[in-house]
Order: sequence, then C-alpha cells, then structure tokens
Amino acid sequence: MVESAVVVGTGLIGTSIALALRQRGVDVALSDRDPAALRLACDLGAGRRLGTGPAGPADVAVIAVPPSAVPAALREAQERGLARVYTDVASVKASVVERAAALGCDLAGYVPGHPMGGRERQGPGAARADLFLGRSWALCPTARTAPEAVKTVTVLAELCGADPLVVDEAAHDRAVALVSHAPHAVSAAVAARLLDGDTTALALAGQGVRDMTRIAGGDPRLWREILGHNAGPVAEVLERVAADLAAAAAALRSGDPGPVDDLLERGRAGHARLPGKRGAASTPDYAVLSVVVPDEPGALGRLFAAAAEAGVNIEDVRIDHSPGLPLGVAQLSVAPRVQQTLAQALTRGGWSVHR
Ligand SMILES: NC(=O)C1=CN([C@@H]2O[C@H](COP(=O)(O)OP(=O)(O)OC[C@H]3O[C@@H](n4cnc5c(N)ncnc54)[C@H](O)[C@@H]3O)[C@@H](O)[C@H]2O)C=CC1
Ligand SMILES: O=C(O)C(=O)Cc1ccc(O)cc1
Repeated sequence: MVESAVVVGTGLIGTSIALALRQRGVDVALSDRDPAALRLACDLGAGRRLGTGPAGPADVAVIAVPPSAVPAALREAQERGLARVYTDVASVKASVVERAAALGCDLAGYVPGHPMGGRERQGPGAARADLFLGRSWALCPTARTAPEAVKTVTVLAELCGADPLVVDEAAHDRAVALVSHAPHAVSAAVAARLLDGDTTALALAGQGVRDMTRIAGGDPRLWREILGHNAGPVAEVLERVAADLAAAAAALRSGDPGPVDDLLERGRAGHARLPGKRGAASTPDYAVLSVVVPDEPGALGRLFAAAAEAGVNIEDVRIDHSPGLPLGVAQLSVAPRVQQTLAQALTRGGWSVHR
C-alpha cells in the first residue's frame, strides 16, 4: 500500500524516515528548500531528488519541516498534487492543524502525525534509519480525515518500525507536554545552571548530569517553536514541577525531610511508569563495550582501525570525556554476536575493555 513516498524537509526526521523507507524498498523522492540538506540526504541514500524519476502522485507525502512551516508546505504539496495522502511530523498538533485548515488545506487527505523518536542533533547528517524502531508514532486524524488516509499513514509508521497510536490532537498536545516538551524545558533549566559551575565542578560531572541534560543540546530555534505552539499545556506542567522544586528547596532550608522524601518517592514511582521495556525490546539490541581511550591525537583512529582489523562493524559510538582528565571512555555499540570477538581483539591489542 505504500510503494512510493515524497519527503519534504530532509533534516533529521525527514531523512530518517526516508532511510527507513528505502530499507523497505519504497521509492522515495526528496525535497528541501536548503540545497545542502537535500544533497546530503541524497548522498546518504535516502532517495532521489523530487522531479527526477517516475512522475505522478506518490502514495504518501511526509511534510518534515519545523511546525510553523508545516501548513504552507502542506498546502503547496497538495497544490502540486505530490501524493494521494499527506502527513506531517511536527511535535505539536492542534495549532498546526488549525492553521492548515485556515490556509485551506485538504483535510480529508491529511493525517497529522508525530513520530516519538528523535535526537538532540539536527540535519540529515544525524539521521538514522532505526530512529523510530519500537517508538510510538502518534496519528491525530481530524473529523474530516478519510479512514483510507489513516490506513496509509499507519502503514508508513509501521514500515519505519514504529507503533502507530491514534489519539486526538488536544490529548496528544497535553501528553507530549508531559513526556517531551516540559522535560526539555526542565533539562534546559538544569543545563543552564552549569553556566555557574567552575572547572572543578564541571570536571566532577558524571553520567547522571549528562543523561539529564542531553536533550538540552537540541536546536533552540526548533524548541522555541515547539514550546510556543504548545504553550498552555507546557506551562501547566512546568508550574507543577516548579511547585515541587520550591517545596523541596523550602524543606531543605528548614530541615524538614518530609517533602524531599515525598518528592523522591513520587519521582521513583513516576519513572517506573515509563513503558521502557516495551520500547527497549524492539529497539536494536546492541551490546556495548566501554573502552578507555587516551586523550591524544589518533587514539580513536587506532581504536576504529583495531575494530576493523577484527572484522567488526561499529554500529554506534559515544564518547564520554571529563574535561581535564587525560582519558575518555568510548562506548562502542556492536551486534551481540561479535561482542566477544571485539573484546578479545581489543584486549590483545592492549586496550582496556569493560562490558
Ligand atoms: N528533532 C527531533 O527530535 C524531532 C522533531 N520532530 C519534528 O520534526 C520536524 C523537523 O524537525 P527536524 O528534522 O529535527 O529538523 P531539521 O532542522 O533537522 O530539519 C528541518 C528541515 O526542513 C527544511 N525546511 C524548513 N522549511 C522548509 C520548507 N518550507 N520547505 C522545505 N523544507 C523546509 C530545513 O531546510 C531542514 O532541512 C519538526 O516539525 C519537529 O517538530 C518530531 C520528532 C522528533
Ligand atoms: O532526544 C530524544 O530522546 C527525544 O525523545 C527527542 C524528541 C524530540 C522531539 C519530539 O517531538 C519527539 C522526540
């Protein structure tokens, strides 16, 4: 049912969708107003330029541009007749749908969507075909959306390895305020405090603060839009977080352990409610080897060369490095079946390897 697709906006999300579709044999045509983003997406094998190859409407067009650009891009795509069915990926839904309707977009063939996979990096260079594996993908059909269109976008989400979830747009916006947008603002607030830290404080930073502030590294222009388009629901969550923090701070000042205990217990219980296991089960199950790497030119090159010599493909790499320390830790993600081979080869080569 989805054999051809158009992706408008070849940034992180558009290119990741395109790569996933290409892996499933879908013909993908790409467009972006930024020629460099389009060229890189094509070079990565995400598809062909729109306007080359087979003509005629595709089965589906994905509008993968910033939220405020979606309504106009959707209308233009519909006017050009790029596809039979249209969807978008914007992180907010109600305001986007409202403006699309006001612009006169055809709502029958439009399924507002939002894949819940992402990264704190932008652009096609950060795209990954597996970005949506095991993730939810919200579909927010309006009263005017044709059921056939919903079926098509359901297939699109499944081709990307995601779990489609139909939810109305207001409920979607409230939900993502809680699980994505307010957490982003809180992460930014914690990260902003790091500007107060001296080099000693920053040298003591461990994995906890890195986990907590990872998403604060996202593009402020995009996040300004997302928070602004979902202002009411996000403000409501932030007010509750602020109240919890104010109560905890007051209790710490007065020496009353009750409110702090209460916050920590509720925090633990809230975290346990996240359906992490379901997602984890269907995301690629890579084994991770931690390798101590000296902070010197060429060290990483030697490590990758040693892996290549052992015939092992590194699926992902993450490097943790505390400023001021002469060492870092490279976390190498590899297929579980080659974990042992790589660990032995690196150990033989004198690397300090930890599982
Ligand atoms: N970054 C993330 O983790 C996630 C983002 N989203 C949503 O995905 C959408 C795209 O975000 P990213 O891919 O992260 O941003 P990005 O900045 O990586 O890519 C956006 C691309 O859209 C292009 N663009 C902008 N206006 C355009 C227009 N009118 N016509 C054609 N191309 C246009 C830009 O040149 C850029 O290449 C946003 O609506 C965002 O809310 C959804 C899930 C996760
Ligand atoms: O970086 C992450 O872990 C995310 O979960 C990113 C993300 C950002 C924006 C969205 O609308 C959806 C997901």
